[in-house]
Amino acid sequence: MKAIVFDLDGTLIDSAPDLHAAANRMLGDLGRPPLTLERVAGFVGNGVPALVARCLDATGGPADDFDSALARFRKHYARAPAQLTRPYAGVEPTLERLAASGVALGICTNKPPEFAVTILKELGLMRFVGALVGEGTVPQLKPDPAPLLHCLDRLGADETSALYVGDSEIDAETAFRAKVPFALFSGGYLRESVDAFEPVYVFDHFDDLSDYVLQGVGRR
Ligand SMILES: O=C(O)COP(=O)(O)O
Ligand SMILES: [Mg+2]
Repeated sequence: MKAIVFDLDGTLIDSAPDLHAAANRMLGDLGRPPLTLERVAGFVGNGVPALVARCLDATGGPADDFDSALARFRKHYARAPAQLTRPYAGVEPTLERLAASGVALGICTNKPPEFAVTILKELGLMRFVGALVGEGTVPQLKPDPAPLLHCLDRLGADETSALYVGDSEIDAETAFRAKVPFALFSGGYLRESVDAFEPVYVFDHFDDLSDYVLQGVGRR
């Protein structure tokens, strides 16, 4: 395998606590009630505008001025994107092991790249990343296959020599449409079954992923 591309939120990092904090600050600014962490975690994956729209829908309906609500969220999140956010167990040694084996590593997320890069640097993970595609890198967001295909292109790989690793039905659909094999991390923010997209591998700890990729353990 030449390249592995990872989703970010809910896959490499448990970012919901900082997203939750920023969401509740935005809701507070608008005089709305706060939401629970679980609720906000369930809104992650389709990008920041979708997250903000879902938070508004859950607290009384659309805002009079959506753009200003979105700007408030972005401002609050930019102040503390990695305060409570942590990599999932085993992520760093797994990336280390895969990189040392010569596998090119990339990130394909619906998160804005500036947030993604800040967080990855703060958590010491940016050194593994050969290409990062986020909101605005290409015009489309996942589940359109274009961001993933662009990321593979930048890593010098294609759909025949890569794996996409994600936590949600959005990632599974993205991989399916790009014709890239998909591995599901089941410890993230999954909302719906991904069985229809036929993941080639399902894992709940990152140590298992490197065994699968490098030694074929668990390969069907
Ligand atoms: O919804 C987001 O902002 C990003 O989520 P993702 O990293 O899982 O693509
Ligand atoms: Mg995700």
